[in-house]
Amino acid sequence: MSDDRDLAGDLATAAGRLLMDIRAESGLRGKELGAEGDRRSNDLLLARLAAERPDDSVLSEESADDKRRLDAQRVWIVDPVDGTREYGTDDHADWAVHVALWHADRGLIAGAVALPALGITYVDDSEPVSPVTGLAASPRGEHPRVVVSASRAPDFSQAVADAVGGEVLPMGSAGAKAMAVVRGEADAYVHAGGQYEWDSAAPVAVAAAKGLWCGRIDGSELVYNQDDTYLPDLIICRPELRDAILGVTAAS
Ligand SMILES: Nc1ncnc2c1ncn2[C@@H]1O[C@H](COP(=O)(O)O)[C@@H](OP(=O)(O)O)[C@H]1O
Ligand SMILES: [Mg+2]
Repeated sequence: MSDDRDLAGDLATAAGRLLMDIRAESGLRGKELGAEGDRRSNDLLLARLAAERPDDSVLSEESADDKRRLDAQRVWIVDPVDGTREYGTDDHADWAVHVALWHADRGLIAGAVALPALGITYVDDSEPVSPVTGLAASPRGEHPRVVVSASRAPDFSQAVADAVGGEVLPMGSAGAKAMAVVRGEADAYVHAGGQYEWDSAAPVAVAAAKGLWCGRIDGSELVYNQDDTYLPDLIICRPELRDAILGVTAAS
């Protein structure tokens, strides 16, 4: 039986390849492509989890919520396509597949984020990330970059950037933004106003393992496998930026 982290990585990569094939071959675009990709990626993830981890529960954006997960010891939290809007749009690489594993006593214990259009899958180990061509136009300069949603940026985005002496960079997908911080292309990801557990679980598992600070905008911990899966805000940042960012977000 493979290690949970290896399985998370394999599943995210396999779903990502499927999504690339669907995007290349289906002729679909926009919402139709998003819906097809969501459905088929979800089917792949559920089938493989059922085969390889039959005793575990699953929480997926694209499946009915089976509340037996609330009594489970182990819950896979998956987002078959994160950044669905960008997946449906040509020339966008800022979309992802998220696979995380939550444990009742230990919280997030494994996670993988695939960025299929870049051909990379990040997993929650402490190995340094090699510099590869990423999502932002140029590497980090002297000014920290704060990545935010391209469609629903928080009101405090510019205030956060000002607090760290940096600039705002819009990008799609929670996973893609979090991995931009992991790669060092950006320095912080801030979000508020709405999101669900599957949007952040795998990105946070990976980012935390790479030494980044992850938490809510009031400074509290991100808590997963709750009855209500709405988890509307988060910060993922280099640890030295945490206090300056919280100084803005906690007051908002
Ligand atoms: N205000 C909001 N309410 C609910 N979900 C939100 C949201 N803002 C962002 N999200 C979700 O968070 C993910 C990343 O968003 P963004 O690309 O805007 O940063 C997307 O997931 P999905 O693509 O899986 O739906 C998006 O739907
Ligand atoms: Mg999502």
